[in-house]
Amino acid sequence: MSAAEAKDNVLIGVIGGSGLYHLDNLTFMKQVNPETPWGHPSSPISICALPSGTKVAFLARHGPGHAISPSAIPVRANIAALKSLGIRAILAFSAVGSLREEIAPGDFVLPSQIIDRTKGIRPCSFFEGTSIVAHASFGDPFSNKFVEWLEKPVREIIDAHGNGAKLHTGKCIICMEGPQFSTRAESKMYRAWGADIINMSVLPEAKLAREAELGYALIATSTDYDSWRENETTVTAAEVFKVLQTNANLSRTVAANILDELHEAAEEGHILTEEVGCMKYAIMPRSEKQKEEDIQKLSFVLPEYFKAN
Ligand SMILES: CSC[C@H]1O[C@H](OP(=O)(O)O)[C@H](O)[C@@H]1O
Ligand SMILES: Nc1ncnc2[nH]cnc12
Repeated sequence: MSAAEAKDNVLIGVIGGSGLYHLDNLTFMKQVNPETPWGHPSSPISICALPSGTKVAFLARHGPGHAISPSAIPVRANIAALKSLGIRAILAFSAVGSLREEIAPGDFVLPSQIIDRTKGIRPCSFFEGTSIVAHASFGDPFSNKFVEWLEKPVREIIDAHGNGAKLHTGKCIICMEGPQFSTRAESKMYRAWGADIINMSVLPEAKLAREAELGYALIATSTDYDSWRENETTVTAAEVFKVLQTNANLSRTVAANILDELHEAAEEGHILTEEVGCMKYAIMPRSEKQKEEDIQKLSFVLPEYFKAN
């Protein structure tokens, strides 16, 4: 593949969360809005070029104008649409509440574990409703090598541009069902469970990225102390909004400085060794009970294993 052809590859998809509706330092090239078997993504996906010419895809999780609540995000369509563009890894950003004193509003976190409080409520598998059964491994819900790779460049940017913001690693994020924030009792219970930060959107995003064999890492940006602190007010949207813009600006600086190198690392493949091929033995052996229409549907997201006729 020539260098020019390589630059045509869009290998990294960025998902922007609350406050992060575009990236900086990019030349807009085009918008695409693929129709997937699970519908259209939250927003048209922007394909943009970095100053080097490397292309990235950007998707606003809550749609244009932040019109989609966390419980209603068409996550299967988002992940399937990104995969259909040839993306290999997703770098997701999310505004989170802090469940620990040492994670202050304005700090950034690279979590390594997740607790699911959305289970059974949101569609969380491409296989749901089909005649095909699969059990993806999810013990390590983020791509370990990708997260490890991120730590150095993200820390350097935050140290240089973060006005005292810190980067925390190896933390556990709990994903709750909104749209209301947690009660004080819930917030304290999540701390007792070992959760360090909280949001409403890392799931089913991380589960579906895994099923699609895509690398997935989250840069969590802390906006508030949720509702666990005695004698302090509980989290309000107004409090979140106060910090959102500063965090979004720093997120854009991080993205602008790491995306070229991240593209290269994805191209070399060494940060994605765990994901590629992970579904091969997760799908239950084929039987005549598997319906052609389901094979067709799954071929959109896993063409490696399902061949549409
Ligand atoms: C605006 S506060 C709650 C909202 O913020 C986070 O969104 P995102 O993860 O997309 O940045 C959180 O998950 C909730 O959806
Ligand atoms: N306290 C909180 N709970 C859930 N999601 C959040 N996003 C930002 N702050 C949050």
